[in-house]
Amino acid sequence: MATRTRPSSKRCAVIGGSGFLGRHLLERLVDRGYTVNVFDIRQAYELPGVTFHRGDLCDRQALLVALKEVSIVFHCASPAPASDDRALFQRVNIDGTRTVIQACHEAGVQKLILTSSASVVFEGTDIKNGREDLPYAKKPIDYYTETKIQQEKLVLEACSKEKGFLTVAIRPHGIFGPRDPQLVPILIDAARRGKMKFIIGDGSNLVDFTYVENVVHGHILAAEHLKADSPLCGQAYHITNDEPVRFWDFMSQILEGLGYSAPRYHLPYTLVYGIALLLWLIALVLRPLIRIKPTFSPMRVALAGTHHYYSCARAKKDMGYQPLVPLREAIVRTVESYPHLRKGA
Ligand SMILES: NC(=O)C1=CN([C@@H]2O[C@H](COP(=O)(O)OP(=O)(O)OC[C@H]3O[C@@H](n4cnc5c(N)ncnc54)[C@H](O)[C@@H]3O)[C@@H](O)[C@H]2O)C=CC1
Ligand SMILES: CC(C)CCC[C@@H](C)[C@H]1CC[C@H]2C3=C(CC[C@]12C)[C@@]1(C)CCC(=O)C[C@@H]1CC3
Repeated sequence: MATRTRPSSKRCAVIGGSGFLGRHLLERLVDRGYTVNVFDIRQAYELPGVTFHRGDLCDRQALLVALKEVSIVFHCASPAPASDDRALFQRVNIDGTRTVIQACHEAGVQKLILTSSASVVFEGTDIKNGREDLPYAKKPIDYYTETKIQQEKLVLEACSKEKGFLTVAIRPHGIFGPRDPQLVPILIDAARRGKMKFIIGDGSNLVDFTYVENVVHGHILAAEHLKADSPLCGQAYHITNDEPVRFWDFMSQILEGLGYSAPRYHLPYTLVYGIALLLWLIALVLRPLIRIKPTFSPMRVALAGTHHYYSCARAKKDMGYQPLVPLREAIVRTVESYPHLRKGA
């Protein structure tokens, strides 16, 4: 059991701090005068003023060391959605989150801010200006989403004013920006392999893509507004750029910004989804023999061919959230940050 010294309200821990969002978050926290402990299974960099603790969040003892004298914990660790590994998602996102909550109790942590996902309500069909009161997806589109739902429920149910342990969940959508290992690299990889010639559907579907600095801003506001008498306790909040954009326009701007051609030819959504589902089933059957990862998974096709954008009115009202970086500027900064992915580089 960790010794319970009174934690400083400016001492926090970022679980998953070696990752894309986690690192941006802790850089901002350091700027704002917080003392930060990072807890992650890997150490990706070094930063003055930041103490690294390498460990698996399923290991309570290892966590307790990193949470000593910490008052705020940001939990933004998860296996990558593309790993599609059910057992891993269950172990890290569900069992591991239980362990995080338990360790927070033992260490005397006062606030837990979870990075959830707006996808917890997404079932592969249109969502337009979705609010936080939409029901959780009954048929989540993949294991990642299935376990993010359970994870969010665990964290929000753990909120207890009586115990002095307050929790809140931030639901970002389509995070992008410098150092993102997913969106831009996967898109450019597909383009380099000649797979970005087609638009799935008529191309009019609107989607939220959220610049990482805005997501960070939402997390810090949530931590600073989370108090026993605030409406944030035990609630979920969408954090977006508040500028829904056509999915294919956004992809085209990134592609053209990096010197690639934008997709031009249209394919019917149901046809592409059907093929993606078939390939996914084949990959599942062949998994014991060979591991195949189709670029167009059913999840990606659903995300690319439907409307899914969310209202962040609740975050504006309860914590004064406003995106700091507009979409146009965010795309410019992102494109400039990937010189190595430029065509011909
Ligand atoms: N990238 C996106 O578009 C979105 C991400 N999210 C959520 O945001 C959070 C952060 O995502 P990203 O920064 O994009 O992912 P990332 O993959 O860059 O970072 C995740 C970090 O978690 C760490 N991690 C994984 N398993 C761990 C374990 N067992 N113990 C300790 N650390 C572990 C990884 O090493 C990695 O550094 C995740 O919870 C994700 O579900 C939510 C909505 C959208
Ligand atoms: C090959 C192309 C059709 C698509 C390339 C871009 C995609 C890799 C991304 C487009 C929307 C993104 C997205 C996520 C990951 C990357 C994309 C699929 C998430 C699944 C990440 C985790 C979440 O919580 C939800 C995100 C929704 C959007």
